[in-house]
Parts: sequence; C-alpha cells; structure tokens
Amino acid sequence: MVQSTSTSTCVLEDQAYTLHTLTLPGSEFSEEAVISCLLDPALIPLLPNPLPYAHRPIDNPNFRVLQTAHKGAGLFAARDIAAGELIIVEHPVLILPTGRFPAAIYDELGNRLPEKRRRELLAMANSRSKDECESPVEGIVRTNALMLELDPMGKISEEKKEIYGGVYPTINRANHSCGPNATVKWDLASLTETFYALRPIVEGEEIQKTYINPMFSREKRMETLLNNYRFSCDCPWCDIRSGEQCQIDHDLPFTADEQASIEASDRDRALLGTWIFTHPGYQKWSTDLSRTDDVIITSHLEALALIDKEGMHGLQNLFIREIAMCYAMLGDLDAFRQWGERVVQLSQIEDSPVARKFEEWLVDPPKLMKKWAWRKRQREQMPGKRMLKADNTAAIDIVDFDILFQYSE
Ligand SMILES: C[S@@+](CC[C@H](N)C(=O)[O-])C[C@H]1O[C@@H](n2cnc3c(N)ncnc32)[C@H](O)[C@@H]1O
Repeated sequence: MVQSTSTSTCVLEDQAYTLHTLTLPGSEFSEEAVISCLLDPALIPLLPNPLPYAHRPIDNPNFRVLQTAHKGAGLFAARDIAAGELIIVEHPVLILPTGRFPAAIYDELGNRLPEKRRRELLAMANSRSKDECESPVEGIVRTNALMLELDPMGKISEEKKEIYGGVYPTINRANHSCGPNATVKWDLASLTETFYALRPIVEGEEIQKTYINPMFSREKRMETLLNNYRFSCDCPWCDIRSGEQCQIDHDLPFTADEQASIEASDRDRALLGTWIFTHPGYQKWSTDLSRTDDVIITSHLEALALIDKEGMHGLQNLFIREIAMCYAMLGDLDAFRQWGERVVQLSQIEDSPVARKFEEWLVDPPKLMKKWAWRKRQREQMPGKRMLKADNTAAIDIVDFDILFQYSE
C-alpha cells in the first residue's frame, strides 16, 4: 500500500512546497486516516517512517459537541473529568505552514482528502469572509489551526524554519478561554494531537483551551483574539462585568474597581510568566543549606494560588513537581505522597516519563529515592548551622509554553 505520496506544486518567495498526502494504515481497531499536507520537501524525510497506524477512536467519550448561544459549536463534558485526564486523541486532516498561499493550493489540499474527511473539514468554523480568504479551506485553517512541530531536532536551519499548523475536526470545536480547563499536546511519532484536562471539569461544563498566550494583558489578549479569530472574549477574566452590561458590547468606561481588577490580573499573569526566572527554584535549594527549608514550598504555593486565581493551570506542573521534591528532601512522607500523587495524575499525558518516575518512587519513597530526607539528615548532623541568606535566586527550568497556543498569522 502506498502510504505517502507527493506532487511537487508551488514556489512561494523562493521556497518550493510539496503537496503530500499521508495515508495512515488502519488496524484491527481503526480505519485508515488521511492527512493532506503542504510541506517544505526537506521535512518529508523527517516524518515518521513507516507511518504509524491510524489512532484507535476512544470508546465512550467523556465529551459532547453541542451548539452554544453565541460561540458556534463547543465541547462539553459528558461526565466529570479529572485533572490530567485524556479527552481525545486525533490526527489532523491538514498540515501546512502559516504563510499565505494561492486559493487553489488550499482547495487542492481539501480535495485530496477522502470525501468523508473533506466534508468534516468543510463543516468546521470559518471566521473569514470570502473577501479575506477566497478559499473556504484557507478560512477554516486561519480559524482553527494549532501549531505543531515537524522538526523537533532542528534539522532545518533557523532561517528556513517555518511554523506549521494542523487542523482537527473535533479538537478544534473547543472554544477559547483565557483560563482554559484543557490543553493539547502534539506527538510527531504518532502524528496525533492529544487533548486533555488541566483541572477537574464537571459534567456539563464547557471544555475550553486557550488560543493565545495567556500571559498577555487583557487588552492584548482581546486585540489578538479579535484580529485572529474575530471574536470578543467573554471569559471571566476579560468580561469582568459578566451578568451585567459588558464593556465589550457597550464600550462603557470601567469603574475604578473594575480597572483595578483588570490591572491586578494583568500584573499577576505577567508575574506568573516570569516567575521561574525571578523566584527561588528547587535545583539550587536542594544543595544549599543556607536557604530556609520552606522557601521553595512557600514561594511555589504563592504561584499556585495565582495560577488558580487566573485559571492558568497550564503552568502548574513544574510548581507541583518541585513542591513534591522539596517534601522528599525534607523526608515528609505524608506530604510527599499527597503532592507526588498529584504529579502522577497531572503528568500522565503532559510528561509521561515524570509520571512513571513518581509512580515508581511512591511505592516506597524512603527506600527508592536517593536523596530522600537529605536535608533533614544534614540539619540533624549540623544542628547549629544557621541559615544565612534569604533565597532570591531564580530557578533555571524553562517552561515551553508554545504547545498552549494556536498559530496566528
Ligand atoms: C476553533 S473555532 C472553535 C469552534 C467553533 N465554535 C465551531 O463552531 O466550530 C474558533 C471560532 O469559534 C468562536 N469562538 C471560540 N471561542 C470563543 C469565545 N470564547 N467567544 C466567542 N466566540 C468564540 C469564534 O468564532 C472563533 O473564530
């Protein structure tokens, strides 16, 4: 069976692009899946080879697609969903760069799909008028595409590297919130996007992701959403007058209290965005006894309180993991179990090796963790040692926020 076919097509600003169709074979559990791609030819050898089997559909899904009052369709929890729980795994129907191409190229990308997939694509939301995007496929791409990585090892030089997006008939039904309860993770090896919960979602609640960097100020978030997706955000962090007359529709000036609340939210979001560079981190603390025993835990609990307030749960894992590690170094078994179990639950999709490591440790932490109670033992051996410095050194871990965002023009 031919799984991968190319037809050389267009050159845009000196760059050649290839229309390339991927047919992922079906298995005992799945039908074959076709992905219609527009690619820099240099990316083709970087695709998984052989292609993976098409993903098995999820039995008894925990979500439904329903119509909303003013946002088009949306995804809603069909039952309670736990933090970290899988919602859906899906192959894109299209993969293409963010740049603009002639309408005929978009149409051709759509036409290369089997009829059922093409109809699914054409039924998706399109926020662009015919004047803006002559091809409806382009309008659908601009409204829906999620960034994905085809060259994780950086084989293509930085100057030539482009941003690619994927379009997903189901995941893309998720509407936007600046305090999302779910997020996505791309996996090149299986050519899938996984959509999963960031915090508990109750039955009937809308399942939403963020389309933009949630660290932006309210003004910038609203401007970006209007420019790229053509809507005014009415999430609780933007429409601070929910239930009353709202600024978005009526352009009334904010009261002093409303203005203060917007400024506090902007400040807290910006602070969370730089927290790991400006606040103490586990790595240095773990070997430095001059720092107080609770400095990381206290600081990280502060960050988690802000994360809860702003609904930025996409940032929580690093803090939760480091708090668990602090309790391990302090030899506090109950607290390590409590935080470690949260790590396992929240990391199963986001970072499965971390989830597995914690699962292993949780069987018998004092026996299995090399540094178990290291700080406690050091203190016992040096009871007189004073803690000299307040800790103001930043962590060096870098959070990759990119997976949170949709791509924009
Ligand atoms: C990726 S689609 C989301 C699914 C879409 N509602 C549908 O019917 O398929 C993006 C479009 O949904 C709408 N949308 C998404 N989030 C919204 C929100 N928070 N408020 C209003 N409209 C929203 C906008 O029209 C936006 O261009």
